[in-house]
Amino acid sequence: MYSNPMQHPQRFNKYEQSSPYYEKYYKAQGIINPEEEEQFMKVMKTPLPTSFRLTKSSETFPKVNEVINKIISEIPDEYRPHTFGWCPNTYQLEVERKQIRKCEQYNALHKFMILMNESGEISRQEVVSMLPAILLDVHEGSSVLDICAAPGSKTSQLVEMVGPTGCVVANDADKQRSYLLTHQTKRLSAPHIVITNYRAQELSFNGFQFDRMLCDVPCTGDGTIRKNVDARTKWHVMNAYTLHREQLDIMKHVLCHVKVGGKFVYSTCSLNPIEDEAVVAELLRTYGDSIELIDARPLLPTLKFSEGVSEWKVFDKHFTVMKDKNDNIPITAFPPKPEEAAKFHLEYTLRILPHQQNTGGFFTAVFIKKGETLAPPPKQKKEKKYIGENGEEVIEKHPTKRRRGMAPLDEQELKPLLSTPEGEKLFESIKKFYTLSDSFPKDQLYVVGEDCLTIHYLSKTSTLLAHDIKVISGGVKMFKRHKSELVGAYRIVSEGVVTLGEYIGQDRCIEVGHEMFMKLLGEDVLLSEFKKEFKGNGCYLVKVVDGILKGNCYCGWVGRVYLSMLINKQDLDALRFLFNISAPEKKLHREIDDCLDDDQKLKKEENKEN
Ligand SMILES: C[S@@+](CC[C@H](N)C(=O)[O-])C[C@H]1O[C@@H](n2cnc3c(N)ncnc32)[C@H](O)[C@@H]1O
Repeated sequence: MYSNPMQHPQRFNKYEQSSPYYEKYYKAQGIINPEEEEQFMKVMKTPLPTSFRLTKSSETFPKVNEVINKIISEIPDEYRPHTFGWCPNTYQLEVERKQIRKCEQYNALHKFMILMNESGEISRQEVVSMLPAILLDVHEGSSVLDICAAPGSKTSQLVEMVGPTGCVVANDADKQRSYLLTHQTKRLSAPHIVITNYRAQELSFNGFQFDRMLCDVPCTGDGTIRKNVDARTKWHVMNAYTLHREQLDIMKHVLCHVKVGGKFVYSTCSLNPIEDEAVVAELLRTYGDSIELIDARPLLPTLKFSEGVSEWKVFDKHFTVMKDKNDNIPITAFPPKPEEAAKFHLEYTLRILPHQQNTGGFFTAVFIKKGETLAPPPKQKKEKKYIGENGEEVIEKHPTKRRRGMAPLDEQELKPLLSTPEGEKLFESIKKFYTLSDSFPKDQLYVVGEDCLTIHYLSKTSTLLAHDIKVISGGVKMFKRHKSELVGAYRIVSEGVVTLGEYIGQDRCIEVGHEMFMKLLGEDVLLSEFKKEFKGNGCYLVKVVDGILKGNCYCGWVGRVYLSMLINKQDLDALRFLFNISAPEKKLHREIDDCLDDDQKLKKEENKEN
């Protein structure tokens, strides 16, 4: 172990590898101030610092904030993480992620980061990647469409910003990555997220239009080369043209999903004007007065950036400057004509260069929609006609070509619980068991498939959308069926516990003080220690009534003798760390993973108590 990882002699070697064309290209483009060129090239060859964002919407945030402040105050000045004025609740350490554990000054912080990341109390996210969501001007209650969302760092920000009265539809064309999205956002226990798996060009919401749309489109990613060395070594001048076409195709198909007066942000982690200003210019050219580019420069006064450019060079594969389109270079890749440039104001867009505040590279443009826009007509599928066995004309439609590396789409439909044959009866039995109040919004309960194994809860706005679209997942899981039906057919899932807290009756709610909750985090507690008459065994909601966690709700399990917390391992480890509670030597009931799919384990525990 060495005390200052920034001084390690070996650490920059792999970053020295470079595509000679990458440097030549960016020197030629004029997007970097010539006086800063050397600094830019130098910083691009150093690893990316580490940053993370606190989940402010978490119920545990006040404690997390208290603990991180204490940890940071104990780190020597020269190592201390710093914040950015424009980026709330975010910290950056001037050291690459892999080096943190090797630096003794970061021991406590490292442990904090691991545990809090697993439980969703923090998100590891690159600072510049937080920009689009911040610039999108999202409000509580907004409906937001995130068209290229996986793996979901920006989606998580948006979910926090709109809160449970809003809705975020997070979409990605890649199925595997959509599941990553589910994993990432599950940690937020948000009833207002719906995850879909469509090509953005094929999304349809039956006329529903969103307040905001984030378009963080696929790109060459050459602004990320500080963490993704491949993006540098495999860099090729022609890659940007392929992405440029896809970016425009996506954008032209999705503008119709934003309502008039709504805003959308276009962003890439590429520094290349072909993927950035050229796309913005073509959108302005195509949609005229229906969209307007907002001047983003004054929006975040403490952000360091370079304004967008109206001139750039278009190279062919031999690195010759081109004056006109050819088969490989679309006309839309060229800079706007002077009269267009005067109208477009591409200087309103922001390019963040890595040396400006020791970050990755990024580009972003903010728009407002002023009038309706039409999506391009669907492409005609090729048809093959031939004469069939009986002399009839057969038309064979060729399936759309799938993008390489993309899994076939297999979505599922979310259906209102009440629309299923047993739905009403099932809800009544859950309502009775958990003594839910009459105001419980039962029409916001949804199921996947006919078996009603898991019941989801969706925010009101999400339900407006969830009809008629196929989803990967939606809302939070609130109830899950026990196989045993020993004690209530459905148990509470911790994701849904926050919402449920509002509606659950006294019979199934146990109120505990801070001290008792701390005790429950360390051990099962005898039922006789509670001044409560328990209405049978099974799942209960445990509500903390004082202290820093006041009002927070958790899942508990009442057996014959003990009350045990049903908190998943990641959350339990995080809570124990925050409150400095050492894990008991004996494995406790509550450490069985929250999923409790395995009812055998539960029964075994119950039998043990009996
Ligand atoms: C730059 S990444 C998005 C990063 C994401 N916004 C985040 O903050 O974590 C681009 C994403 O677009 C997806 N993608 C590529 N082509 C797409 C298309 N035609 N429609 C929708 N998503 C697409 C890719 O699978 C990839 O996950």
